[in-house]
Amino acid sequence: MSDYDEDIDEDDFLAAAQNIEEAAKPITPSRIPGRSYAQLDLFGRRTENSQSSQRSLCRSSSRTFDEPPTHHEIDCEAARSWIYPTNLGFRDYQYNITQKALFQNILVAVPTGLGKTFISSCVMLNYYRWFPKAKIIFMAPTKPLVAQQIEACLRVCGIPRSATARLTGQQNKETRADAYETRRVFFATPQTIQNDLKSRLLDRKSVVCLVVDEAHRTSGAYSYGEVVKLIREENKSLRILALTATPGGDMETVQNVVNTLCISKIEIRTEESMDVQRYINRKHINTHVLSLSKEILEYQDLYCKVMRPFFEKVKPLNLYQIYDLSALTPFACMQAKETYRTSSAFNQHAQPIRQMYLGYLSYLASISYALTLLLQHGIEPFYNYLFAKREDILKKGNKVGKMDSLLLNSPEFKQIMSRIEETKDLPTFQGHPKLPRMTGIVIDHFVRAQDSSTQTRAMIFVTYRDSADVIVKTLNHHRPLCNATVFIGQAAAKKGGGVGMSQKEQLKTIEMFKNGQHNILVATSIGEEGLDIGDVDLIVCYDSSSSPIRMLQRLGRTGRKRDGSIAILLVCGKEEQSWQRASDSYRTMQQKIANGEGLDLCDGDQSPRIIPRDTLPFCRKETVDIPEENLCDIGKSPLKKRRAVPVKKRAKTFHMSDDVETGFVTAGMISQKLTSKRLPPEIELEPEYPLIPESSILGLLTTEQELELDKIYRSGVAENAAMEPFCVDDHMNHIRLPVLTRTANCGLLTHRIADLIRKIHEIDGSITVQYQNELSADDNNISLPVSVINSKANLKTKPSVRPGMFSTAPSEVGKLVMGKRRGLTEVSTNIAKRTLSSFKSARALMKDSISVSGDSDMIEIITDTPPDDDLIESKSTKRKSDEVDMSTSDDEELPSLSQALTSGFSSSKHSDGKLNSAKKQKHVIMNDDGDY
Ligand SMILES: Nc1ncnc2c1ncn2[C@@H]1O[C@H](COP(=O)(O)OP(=O)(O)OP(=O)(O)O)[C@@H](O)[C@H]1O
Repeated sequence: MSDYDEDIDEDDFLAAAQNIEEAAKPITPSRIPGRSYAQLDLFGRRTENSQSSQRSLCRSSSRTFDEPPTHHEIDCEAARSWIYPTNLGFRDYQYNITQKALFQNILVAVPTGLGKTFISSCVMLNYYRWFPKAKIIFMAPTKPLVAQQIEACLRVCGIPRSATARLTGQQNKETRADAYETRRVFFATPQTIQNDLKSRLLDRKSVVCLVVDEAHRTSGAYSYGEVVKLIREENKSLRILALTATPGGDMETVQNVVNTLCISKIEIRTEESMDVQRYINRKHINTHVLSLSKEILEYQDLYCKVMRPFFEKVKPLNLYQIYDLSALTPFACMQAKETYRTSSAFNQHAQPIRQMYLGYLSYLASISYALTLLLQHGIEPFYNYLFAKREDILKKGNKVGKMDSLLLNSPEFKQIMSRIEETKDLPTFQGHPKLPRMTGIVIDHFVRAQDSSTQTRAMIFVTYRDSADVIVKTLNHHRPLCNATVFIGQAAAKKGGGVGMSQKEQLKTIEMFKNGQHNILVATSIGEEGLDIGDVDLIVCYDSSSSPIRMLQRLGRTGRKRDGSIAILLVCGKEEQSWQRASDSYRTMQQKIANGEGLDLCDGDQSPRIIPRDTLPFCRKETVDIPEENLCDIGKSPLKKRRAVPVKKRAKTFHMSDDVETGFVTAGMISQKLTSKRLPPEIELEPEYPLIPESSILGLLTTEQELELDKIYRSGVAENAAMEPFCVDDHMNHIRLPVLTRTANCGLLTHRIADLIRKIHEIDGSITVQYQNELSADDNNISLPVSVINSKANLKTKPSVRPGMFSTAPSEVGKLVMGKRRGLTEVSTNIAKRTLSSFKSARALMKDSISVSGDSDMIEIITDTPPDDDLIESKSTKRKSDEVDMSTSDDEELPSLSQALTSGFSSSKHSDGKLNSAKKQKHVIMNDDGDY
């Protein structure tokens, strides 16, 4: 019985909202996007296993981060959606992880072979669409892996090959510079990218997305961390997607990965996670614990005698790390050296004594390596190493040092060398019991495959190149059943084992292995990570590593398309314990990470959303067209080789981070800024409301329902909803009440009117007679200025006053002498006539209702006469029609339903607008100047 986990975060909600198709389908546990699963027992309680087997960790504080807009150009049309290619087939966990990886920096920790490359392709495809000018970089730790991943990505997503480039350090700078100018998606090792960022061949600000494959490598000074640091120095709009099957061997390492790659969320799945179980192929692991042969034990004893004189020299130091000579390792010797350096004895010893002890400890470390080879890999690698050492010493001639001569002159050393030289070519010679066991396992595998006519491959992992050669030689004795080849790194071997393979040789070897020309690949660590070869059905771990990461990566090379077998060869004792430690450590680590124990994830400013918050791309699950060019072989769209030309001195460019302000700044502005910096204003962050996508996206409403919702939203009335009748009486009673409407500050015109009213009161008959003669017949039917009329109308003193023009007879108007205060002795006849006639009318109209207080700057207007019923009616009619008009005009201004929805229902201005205008009508009297 299963149920869903309750802790759904915002991203999960958004993701769920985006998935229209999914919402329409019947709900089954396997297809709820964004949710995690919980195993319930028969009583409905969560089982312990389910809580920890799959968790999506989200403890970043990105929600409160006030993110500045990105400097990358966004294609808004493309950003309305994100594409999920269904070419390979739909998988829930890939979908869930991808949609989260689009908006924050995620560390994806998913077991090997579950399609992390697909997740990265998907993220790259959408960033490629959304940001048409920005660059995307995919980094993998080895060149063969880079070559593999570019092909895998191009065959999954529709990014055209011509827009991508595989970059290597071997290409000259001009070729790479050309690629950075003409292409947008780059696949490379981190070292190449680091160099180009440092030399500014690659513009740091142009990168928008960075994929870090095999992210567990991010430690110390490894280039992954350096690349992120270099880009983030100048560019904070960077999406990072980190992928690994094994995030780290301990919590400290995982925390380091999180910090370095600015991870704000970890998506982890273990083999037990419910949503990945059905895609995991079974791996049958067989451990073969072997005892050492009598011959090897004899050589071990002899060699301990060789090492004894060196050990006796450092014995007085009492270093426990090198106590047991038969199990001495180089690592133990180096540890012993460190212990001595930090001991009190070191400080007490004179410089020559110190040098002597340190010298002997180093020499022991060097010769003890041969013992490790003997015990774990056999007599032949042991001999090869000692032979190379002897040759080196002999080359020195007379300058052979004390320790070198001690080794060469050791009788046991001489005995070992001569004995091996006598026996190693005999047909009965057996270098190590692992060799015949490994041969048996491999032959058995191919014979069975032959019987069932299955095409199959095998990979053998070994730590040392010396052993790789021996294994290949041994297996190739069984041609044509076994056709083995080595696969090693490029670096020249330090300790024997010949030179490394060139990149070309590596790629050729992988190609030959894929197409069946070789059916066995004997690989060192270079083959451990990421190689995706479907037909590998057998893995043999010839030796074990105490690193759980390396072991898990090795095992992950099988079981990718079908079930696989794994054989682990261990020598009883030390090696056996080391394997046990590795597997225990892996299990507890995965458990701890899944539980989120003690991990601090990065904040929102380190993991920005980049795409604006109000952009909510919805998912388009579709089969993407893969361009023809993508399906051609590697190297069909190579970079054009550019001749190395002396680099011209470029125009000076300034490389600045996003938050740098440019332009001229005055000293005053700087000091202002400093003060404001000293006292940072308390910014009240707006609470972030969940953004609600278009209702259609939710997929909850039909088209009709959506239209009705829109109508209700605009009109406030539902078609079939019961409506309360509008109560007119209450409203009328309310407006009949005599109230002090407003004390208003007066404008200039009002002052003039007040002045004139006062003067009109002072006019008597003699003044009229005095100016009678000055009037002419043309002055008949003069108009009053509208403003005067409007002022009366606005004062609402008498209902009979209506806005418009009216005239008066010139006979009533005389010459008017204006107040001396303004410095005027006479005004023109026209103005005098207009003013006089208007104020005669005005006086008649207003004398009952307006009291003018002399020189005061304020005029108190009191409506002390309740309006008569006619007025009420006309007012209410006007008001109603106003409301209707208003709603009609407001209608146009209303945001659409989707706009309102996406702006978080923030605009309550519709109802407020009505309220405000009603208030204005009722209480506010506007004077002629427009003042309130
Ligand atoms: N949705 C899918 N449907 C079918 N096959 C898929 C799907 N996704 C990935 N695959 C296949 O699974 C195989 C493994 O994928 P991939 O190499 O990406 O795994 P990985 O998780 O990166 O492994 P590793 O950790 O080893 O690097 C590939 O062959 C790929 O084609």
